[in-house]
Order: sequence, then C-alpha cells, then structure tokens
Amino acid sequence: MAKVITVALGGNAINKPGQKGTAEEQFENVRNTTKQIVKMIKKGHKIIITHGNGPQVGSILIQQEAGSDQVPPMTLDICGSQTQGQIGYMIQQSLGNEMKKEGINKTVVSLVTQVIVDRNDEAFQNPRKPVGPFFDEEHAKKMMKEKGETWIEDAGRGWRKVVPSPIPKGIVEIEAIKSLVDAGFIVVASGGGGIPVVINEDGTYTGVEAVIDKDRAGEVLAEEVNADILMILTDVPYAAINYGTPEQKNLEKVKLSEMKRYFAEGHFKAGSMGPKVEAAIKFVENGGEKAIIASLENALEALENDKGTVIIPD
Ligand SMILES: Nc1ncnc2c1ncn2[C@@H]1O[C@H](COP(=O)(O)OP(=O)(O)O)[C@@H](O)[C@H]1O
Ligand SMILES: NC(=O)OP(=O)(O)O
Repeated sequence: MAKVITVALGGNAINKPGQKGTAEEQFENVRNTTKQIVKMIKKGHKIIITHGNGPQVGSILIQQEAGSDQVPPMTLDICGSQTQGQIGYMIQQSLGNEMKKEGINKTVVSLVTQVIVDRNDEAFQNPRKPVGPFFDEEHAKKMMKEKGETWIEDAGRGWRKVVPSPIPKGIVEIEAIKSLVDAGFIVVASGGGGIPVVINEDGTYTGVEAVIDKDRAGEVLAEEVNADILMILTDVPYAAINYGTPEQKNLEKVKLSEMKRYFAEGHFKAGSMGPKVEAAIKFVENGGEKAIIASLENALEALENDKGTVIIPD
C-alpha cells in the first residue's frame, strides 16, 4: 500500500567521512541516494525529504573564517541557510534527473525553512552537535585553546567542532510545505534541521547561532505532514547495542518499549545515533506506524523487507 514517508538523509552520507567533500563527491553521493528514493516513488509512495548539513555547515564556517580578511563572515544561521540551498539544489537536480530517466513527471522543490527553538534551550550553554570535517586530537586541542571552541571525539571517527543544537519546536513554513505536498510536488524541507529562529515578544522571528539536529527536526516534519513512516537513512545499516564492541548486536525489528530501554541504557551516542533513535521513538510514540533507521543503499529493502532497524508500536 502506498505510504506517506518522510525521509531524512544524513549529512555524513552526502559528505562522507574519509572523502574530501568536493562538489563532485557530494553530487555523486546525492545521485546514489536519489536512485534509492526513486525506487520508492516508483512504488507509489509519497516522499517528503529532509537532510543533514553537519559536514557542510562546518565547512562553510571554515571558508568564512579563511576569507574574513577580505569579506565579512556570515553568522551560523545564515551558513545553515546556505546549506539548504546547496544540498537542496543537488537533490532537486539529481532526483529530477533520475525521475526523468524513469519516465516520472514530478517536480522537486526545496524550501528555505525556519524552525522555531527556545532561546533558553540549555543547548546554548552546552554545545554538542558535531559539524565540519574530522580532525586529529592535536588540531582539536589547538582550536580549543586558541579559539575557545568546543570539540569532541565523534563516534570513533575523529575530532569535530561542536555547536549548540536546540530542540525544534515547530516549522514556520509548515503550511507552505503541506500545500506543496498536497499539490503533488516532492518537497525538500527543513534541511540541516532548519534555520534556527526564536520568536520575539511581538511575534516576529530572529535567527540564532545553532545547528538543529535533522533527525529531531525530521520527526517534527513527519508528524506535521501526517507521515505514516519516518525513514532515517545514514551510513550504517542498523542501530546497534554495544556498538563498536565485540558484543555489538544489530537491532532489526524492535518494539517501542524495548527501544526505549536500550536508549535509556545509553547504547546510542549523542550527536550521531542518539538523536536518530530518539526521533524514531518519539514518532512511533506519537502515533506513527513505524520508524526505520537504515543505510541509504537499503532504503527500499528496509521499507519492504525490514532490512534495517524498524521500530514498531508495542
Ligand atoms: N549504537 C550505534 N549503532 C550504530 N551506529 C552508531 C551507534 N552509535 C553511534 N553510531 C554512529 O552513528 C553514525 C551515524 O550518525 P551520523 O554520523 O550523525 O550520521 P548522519 O550524518 O547520516 O546523520 C554511524 O556512522 C556510527 O558511527
Ligand atoms: N543538521 C544535522 O543534523 O546534520 P547531520 O545529519 O549532518 O549531522
């Protein structure tokens, strides 16, 4: 049966650790991803796409700093908006081309999306979202000392700068997103978790310097568009317990209460798998049919044959 599926694509799947992150590399990764999405569209599913931007927004920050003696650097919220354009463009073109090859006549649109956060969110005092490339410990320590930045070791892959990542509360442009989906467009929205904004006393919005987690924002988007399924696609085929140890066990079909127990036991790392599992739990808890965490390559297989971690209600 055709489903409404919100697909969240990892920023690290578009700009893979170990790659330089050239335009060609990122375009190639997006192209491979969109081939998977087309398979789902061909099956009649209605797809709404969101994507991460951790590597890309961190790279833009480095570019800002490198050129700051010639042109003024932009703030982090503006850098986030740039990634919505950059990645949205790659998805629009790649998915459009793939659909054309398959004789599917649909238009892909990316919407610059603002996402509301609380200005008192504790994340502003406690940066935990990794952005940008992976560096060695020596570089991380230097940046912490010289620039007062916060860096962490990211899931065994190297050191990354971290920035505040407040909880998403709502999507400013949600009615436009719904209208576009209803009109038959394939919508890319809330990219990079959305541009973080706070509401002022008079109801206006102002951007704040943070990067919202795209899995959390993707969950909000999935609920708002009444998706049946939240599908989080990343660079590992399963969420695992005892990850990275000899006792690692990949999770396949898991009931909500069991997943909540694993989450409480701390099996999923903050800033990487943690928010994915948290988003999956919230989506199913709030009435979603199922949430899937799977690798990009396995998207359709995960949907049809549970080849991934599939969280279902109890
Ligand atoms: N329990 C776990 N199970 C599987 N992967 C995990 C776990 N804990 C941390 N990870 C890490 O999470 C990474 C995926 O998260 P992340 O890099 O944020 O992806 P994306 O950019 O695709 O959103 C994996 O590459 C893996 O290293
Ligand atoms: N904004 C965000 O969560 O990006 P990643 O998925 O790249 O970490």
